[in-house]
Amino acid sequence: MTSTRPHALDILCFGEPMFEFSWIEKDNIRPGIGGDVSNTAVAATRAGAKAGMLTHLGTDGFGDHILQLYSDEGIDASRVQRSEAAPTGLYFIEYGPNGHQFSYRRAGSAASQIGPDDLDQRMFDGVGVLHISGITQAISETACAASIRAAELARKAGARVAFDTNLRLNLWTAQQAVAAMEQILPLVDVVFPSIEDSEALFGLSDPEQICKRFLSFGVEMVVLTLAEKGAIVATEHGQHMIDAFPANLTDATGAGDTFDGAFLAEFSRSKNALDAARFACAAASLSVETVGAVASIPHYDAIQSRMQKGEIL
Ligand SMILES: Nc1ncnc2c1ncn2[C@@H]1O[C@H](COP(=O)(O)OP(=O)(O)O)[C@@H](O)[C@H]1O
Ligand SMILES: O=C(O)C(=O)C[C@H](O)[C@H](O)COP(=O)(O)O
Repeated sequence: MTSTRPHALDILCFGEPMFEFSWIEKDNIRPGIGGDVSNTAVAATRAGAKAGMLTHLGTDGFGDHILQLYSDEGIDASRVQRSEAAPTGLYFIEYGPNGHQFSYRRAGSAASQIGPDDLDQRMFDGVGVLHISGITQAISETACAASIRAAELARKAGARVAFDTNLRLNLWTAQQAVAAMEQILPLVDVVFPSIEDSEALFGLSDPEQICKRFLSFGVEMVVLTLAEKGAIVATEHGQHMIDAFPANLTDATGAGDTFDGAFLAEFSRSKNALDAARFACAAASLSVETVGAVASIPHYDAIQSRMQKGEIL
């Protein structure tokens, strides 16, 4: 007998969405919505998967706009709670010669107050992949403990666990991040590090060494992103390079989040990691061509079109 699950999801993203203010130029600050795993939920949905968010938001207007985004995008928000006691997190993006810089107003936010007791086994019923990040761990000690609990409950429910290292040195130190990662990686199936994060975390810049280091934690698959060079998929059986698609670089905010969402969407469908990485490189190449995190996340048809043409549209 088969059972119908109430909220069957390909991908459940756990972390903090934030309301975004983007400094475009004087007198032009553009509102938006960001937060790494929230961007990943949008990317996975636009890439054709059924995705959901697990988080807490304040009862403020910022939280209303985030929920409106989830409703507009078709993202499952049945695991999003509103908190009377704490606000929704905010952040400000400025663009300079070295790319984008983030300033946060998120200490004490509703999402950062999530702890292990806020999670229960039923939240993971029918979930294919739980996606968490280093930012989910960094926002507070309780959220860090909740990340471990979420990974344990997800595995118990038969889900896979994905993790993006997303190191943010304005939230914690590299040493703190390594200590927290060492706890979660043994529960992780797919890890998404970047070259930049790997250098800061482990002092490693050689892709082969980085992949080996992450595999040594017992992770089944490493998907290392290499910015304009593409990505490497590594398992204990070997490493495969996937080239980036050429792109007109405008703003790389959210490229990694888009990559993760597109990868997980395609991997959920095809179960083929190399196809998923190629699809994700196509999606991420589109995302770097437009300013903003969410506005730049492409839909399935645009990703397919870039894959077929392999060129700038
Ligand atoms: N200039 C670029 N041209 C084409 N694709 C890019 C470019 N920059 C990033 N990408 C794509 O985005 C992915 C993630 O970028 P990366 O900078 O490695 O991650 P993060 O945003 O997490 O730092 C890369 O694997 C690549 O597919
Ligand atoms: O820093 C945080 O806490 C955020 O979540 C803000 C951003 O929305 C993502 O970080 C963008 O991530 P990238 O894909 O690495 O550009």
